Parts: sequence; C-alpha cells; structure tokens
Amino acid sequence: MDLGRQKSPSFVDNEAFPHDVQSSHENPFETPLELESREKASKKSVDVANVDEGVINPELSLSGHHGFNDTVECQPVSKRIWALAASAGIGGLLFGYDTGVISGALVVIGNSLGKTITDGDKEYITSSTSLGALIGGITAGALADFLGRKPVIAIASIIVIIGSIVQVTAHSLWHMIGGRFVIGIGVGLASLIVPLYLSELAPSKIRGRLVIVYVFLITLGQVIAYGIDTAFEHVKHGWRWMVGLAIVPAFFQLVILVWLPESPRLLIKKEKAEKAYNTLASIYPTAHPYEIQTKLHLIQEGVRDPFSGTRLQKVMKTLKELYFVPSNFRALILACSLQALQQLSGFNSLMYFSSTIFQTVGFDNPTATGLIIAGTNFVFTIAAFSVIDRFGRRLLLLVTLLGMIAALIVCAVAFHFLPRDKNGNFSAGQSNPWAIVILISMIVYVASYASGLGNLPWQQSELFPMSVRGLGTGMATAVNWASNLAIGATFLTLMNKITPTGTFALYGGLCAAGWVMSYFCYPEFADYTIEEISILLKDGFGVKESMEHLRRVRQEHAWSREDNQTKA
Ligand SMILES: O[C@H]1[C@H](O)[C@@H](O)[C@H](O)[C@@H](O)[C@H]1O
Repeated sequence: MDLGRQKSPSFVDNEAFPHDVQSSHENPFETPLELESREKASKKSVDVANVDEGVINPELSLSGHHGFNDTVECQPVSKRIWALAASAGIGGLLFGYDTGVISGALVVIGNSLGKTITDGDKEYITSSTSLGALIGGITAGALADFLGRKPVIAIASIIVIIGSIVQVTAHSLWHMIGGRFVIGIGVGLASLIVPLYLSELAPSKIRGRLVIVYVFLITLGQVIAYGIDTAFEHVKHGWRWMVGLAIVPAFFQLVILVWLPESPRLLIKKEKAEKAYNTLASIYPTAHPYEIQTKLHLIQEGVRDPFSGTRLQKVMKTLKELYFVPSNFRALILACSLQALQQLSGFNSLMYFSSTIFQTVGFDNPTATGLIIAGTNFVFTIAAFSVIDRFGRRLLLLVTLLGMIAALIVCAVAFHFLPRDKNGNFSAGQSNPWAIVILISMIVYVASYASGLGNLPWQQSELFPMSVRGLGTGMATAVNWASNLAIGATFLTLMNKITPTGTFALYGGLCAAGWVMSYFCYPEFADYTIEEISILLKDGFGVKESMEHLRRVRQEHAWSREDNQTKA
C-alpha cells in the first residue's frame, strides 16, 4: 500500500465521523499491521471529502491502493466477531473430534466388530472418513453457493449425528466403515464451509487470526478426542462411547446456528442488502454509514454474477473463469498445493495412528502418549494465532517447514537405531534413549507443523474472488482430503514395507519439495483485503511485490514510532 510519508490534507468532518479514527493514541500492543490500519484511517479524509453522505460514488470508492478504498476496514471491530468465530468454529471442533477419536478407538476396538482387526482394516476404517470428507468437501462449495453458508453448516452437523449413531451401533467391520464414511461427509462439509464463512465475515486485519480460531477448535477437538480416548480406554465397549460422543458438539452447533448471521457476501449475492448492512454494522459498530455502504458496494463489485444462462452453463463458465483467468488459476495452484503439502507432510499419520505407533515402539500407555501429540498441536496452534498477522504467513511457513524437515530426519534416524527382537518387532521399551528421541522429534515436528502448515492452507478463501470462491475452495479442500486419504490409507503399509525410517524420510522429502515451491511461489498475503489479493496475483505470484509491501509497512512503522517519540 502506498504509505508515502507526506501528510494528507485533512477534510474530515468530525461531526460526521465522531469516532476518533485519527487518534494518535499509541497502543503498546499494536502490531505493525494494526498500526498501518490506523494510519490508513487517518488518510481517509481525502477520499471521503467529496462524497455526499449515503451516496456512493463508485469511482471515488474504488480509488485507493489497487483501486480500493475500504475505510471501514480501519474501524474498530466489535468483540462480537470473536463470539461468532467461536460459535461457527464448533464445526472445527466436530472435524477435530471425529478425526482424532479414531486413534485411541483403533487400539481398543479388539474383536468387537466380529473379527480381530488387522492393519489393513485399520487403514480402511481411517480412510473411509477421508473418502467421505473428500466427497463432502467437493460438494460443499456448490451447496454453499446454492443454499447459503448457514444451511450447509446445519447439514454438516446433522450428517455427523447420523454418522455417530451408525458407528455406535456397529457390530461388523463394514458397518463401522459405513459409519466412518458418513461422518466423513459431515466433516468434509464443515471443513470447507466454516473457514469460508469466517473469512467472509472477517475484517482483513484479523482475518488470519479468525480463521486460526477455526483451526484452533479443530485441534481442541482432537485433544478432547484423545482425552476421551484415554478416559474410556479401559471401559468395556469404551470405543462406542468414544465415537458416540461426537453427537454432543454436533447438536450444540445446530442449536447455536440460530443466532449466527448469514455471510454478508452471500446476502448481497442474494440481493438482501439490508440484512448485509445490519451484519456489517454489528461487526463495525462505530463505522459511519457511508463507510459501511462503501464496503457493501465493494462486496457487490466482488460478487456480481458475471455469468448468465442455465445452471450448467454457469458452472462451466465458472470453471473457465477459474482455470483461464490467470489470477484465479494462480490462486488455485497456491490453495491446492498448500492443502496437498499440509497432508503429504504426513502429520495425520500421527494424528490417526500415534497410539498404534507408540504401542509398536513399546510405550506402556500409548493412548496417553498420543495425547502429547494432540496437545502439542493444540498449544502451537495458539502460538500461531498470536504471530500470524505479526510475522506474516510466508515467513511463518518457510521457517516452520524447516523445523518439520529437521525433526522428520531425526525421527527417521532414531527409528533406524531402535532395537528390534529376532522377529523384527521393536523390543526396547519406552525407556530406551532412541524411543525418547522419537517422541521428542515427533513433538518438535508437530509443534512446527501446528505453527505454520497446520493453519495456513485454511486461509484459502482469501485467495479467490467471490465469483469462483465456492469452486476454488471446494477444489482445494478436495485436494486436502484426497491427500489425507492417500496418507491414511498407506501409512501402516509404508511402515511395514519401507520401514519407519523410510516412511518418515519420505515425508521429510515431501516437506523439502514443499519448501522449495513455497519459497518461489507463496507471497505474503497479510493485510491485503480479499479484493486486493486477486490484483496481487494478476501478473505473477506477487512474491516480490508482497515482500516489498511488507518492507514498506515495517519501515513506515519505524518512522511512525520515531514521529511519536519526537512528538512525545
Ligand atoms: O489444519 C488441520 C489441523 O492441523 C488438524 O490437526 C489436522 O488433523 C487436519 O488435517 C488439518 O487440516
């Protein structure tokens, strides 16, 4: 953004803008990006000077950086947004619970499905959820555009309730696989719709953190699942409790949905401008009506349906727009490759099978040890929350990927030295130094994953303009689940066929390839509005431009500090 140092002439009518957006009050906790937002607010005077109250002049309102002048973004945001995020994010809790719970269930399920389950059966049980989620993820985008964001959240919760009932009543392998598949559909729907909904409600300065609330709830769901697994590990038919308790958050989500507003972008698309206005007014309680109208106008520009014709013709045109408009195609490449990398890095093989791995290595309490993995994931997702908008996405991704690669190499080496008996089974027990190295390297790996790759791909909605957002995020989510399926369906086989050392080294290699790709193609999106990101991706991946922008923001921040110190 143009942050030239010259002072803007001030035409602000303080009656019309009673809230002191020009305040020079210095907040010691302010991030560089927040500071920039405050400064943008102080520059809005020039842009609003020629506008009659309530009348939108499109030329003026599209006159700022990259053609946009979205001053409402500089306004304080209501605390209500966090309540909304937490409520919508229960979908994340569902996702986390349903994917995490299987780890502990698999080690105690024994022969209650009419046979003793093998490694192959475990892979079927786990990957049926991923397959269901893949189907849910593919359909969610189109459903969300057709029905609205809220109805899809409701459908996801109902499907999860049905899937849980099917699992609880399972007495055969295929019955259980069926239940896991159904629940997967609900998880897949939730995995797309919740971050999409959140990023459409979120002001750009907190959008990153708001989507992390969702990932935070996924990881919380996984911790709760592991905790429940540990609690029911020694209870008769405990696994039925484990899988059945998924009904609780699903039910909760259904009830809470009544209070959530529909996404303003969707409301505008459905020509319900007044409702959209009210929603935005509740998010920016101190904004001037003019600013909210400008925002509505900008959203309108973004959502305008460029296509006419039958539904099929529209889908075909949307596909064409996604693939043949260069900025959209770049967005698709970024979103899909990051989602693929998230899964192919192998994290979920720990999430789904950590209890099985720790049982194999010789830990006495494999489920409780697995809780350390889920707990680390959870704690470091919170850490990402506090740094994502400060450090920016790119730096976070590049640094944490290096941590993952290093930890995977150490883990691969440690497995190589872990003693085995003459049948080839690990025989050392949990006090062996190599077993401890494995545990520590897994913790480092998970901590690095959770601070970067665990979060960033879910910021995907910000990459696409409204016209292709449903389809684009749907495809990226499908890539996530397809890669998740590939990992879940092959992990135990890989451990047997190419040894644990080979498996973890393979994941390390995939992470290294991901690092190279991210270095060359992943720009810094922090502080760009959704509308601006398309412009950034117009002529290339915008890595250089976005870094220059970040440098300018930082420099400007330093200058402002100096100015403030001089004034003081
Ligand atoms: O972002 C989430 C999170 O990292 C979860 O822990 C993981 O299980 C999911 O696959 C991922 O999408």
